[in-house]
Amino acid sequence: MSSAANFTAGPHGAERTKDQLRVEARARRTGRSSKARVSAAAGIADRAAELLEARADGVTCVAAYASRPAEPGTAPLLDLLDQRGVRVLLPVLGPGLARGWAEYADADDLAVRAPGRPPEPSGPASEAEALGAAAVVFAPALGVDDAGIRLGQGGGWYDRALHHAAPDALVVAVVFDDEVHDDALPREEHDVPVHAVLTPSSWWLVPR
Ligand SMILES: Nc1nc2c(c(=O)[nH]1)N(C=O)[C@@H](CNc1ccc(C(=O)N[C@@H](CCC(=O)O)C(=O)O)cc1)CN2
Ligand SMILES: Nc1ncnc2c1ncn2[C@@H]1O[C@H](COP(=O)(O)OP(=O)(O)OP(=O)(O)O)[C@@H](O)[C@H]1O
Repeated sequence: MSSAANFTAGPHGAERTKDQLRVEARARRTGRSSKARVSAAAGIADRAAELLEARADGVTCVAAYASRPAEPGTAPLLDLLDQRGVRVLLPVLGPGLARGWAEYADADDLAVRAPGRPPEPSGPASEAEALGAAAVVFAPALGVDDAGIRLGQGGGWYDRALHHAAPDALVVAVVFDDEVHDDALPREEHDVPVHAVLTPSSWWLVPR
């Protein structure tokens, strides 16, 4: 039975199920070797380049994330975008985890600015609305299903942030290959489905 088939218990039931899935995903991530992480990061950049080439309009601004060690690595992707002159917005957490964005400058500029937070650029942060400039939004996820439902870290940060994406932006969940779920993930009212999925070996549009 799929994990969503018995999802009738309302938000509390859904939270529990999502939490179990997060625990499993984090355990798989922790067990991945550094060699596998490096290779996955290279695949992410290569697949992203394919995705960007498939966009009819030239992409001049994207949003991405500065990966933590166990996440699908974005260092080669950020490098590639930078080399192509693409403006890259990265999440910056303001007070109370407020959603802001700052421009990627280079790898050396990224640093963990506060314990427990992802690396961030040093430059000035814009407000949540700045996301509207991005034609493609590469969103971190712990899992994604066939319908584009994304399992995030559980803070609701991206679900809230994505309300400010441009209506025609392509929102892409970035996951490892073993995080694509055949069974439906638990879905809640606030979950914003993604339009595409990117893994180290492949990328595809979610059928609508
Ligand atoms: N690389 C990356 N960046 C990302 C995300 C992500 O999943 N990956 N996010 C996806 O949503 C957002 C950040 N989400 C966060 C949500 C909560 C806390 C948080 O509660 N931090 C605590 C310390 C926690 C600890 O010590 O373990 C704090 O700041 O007090 C941090 C980041 C935006 N940037
Ligand atoms: N648009 C929203 N407005 C208010 N609360 C929200 C919104 N989106 C999510 N939340 C709250 O955030 C919490 C976490 O949501 P959820 O479990 O879907 O996070 P997630 O998608 O895994 O995390 P993230 O979006 O940070 O990657 C939930 O308790 C939910 O109530």
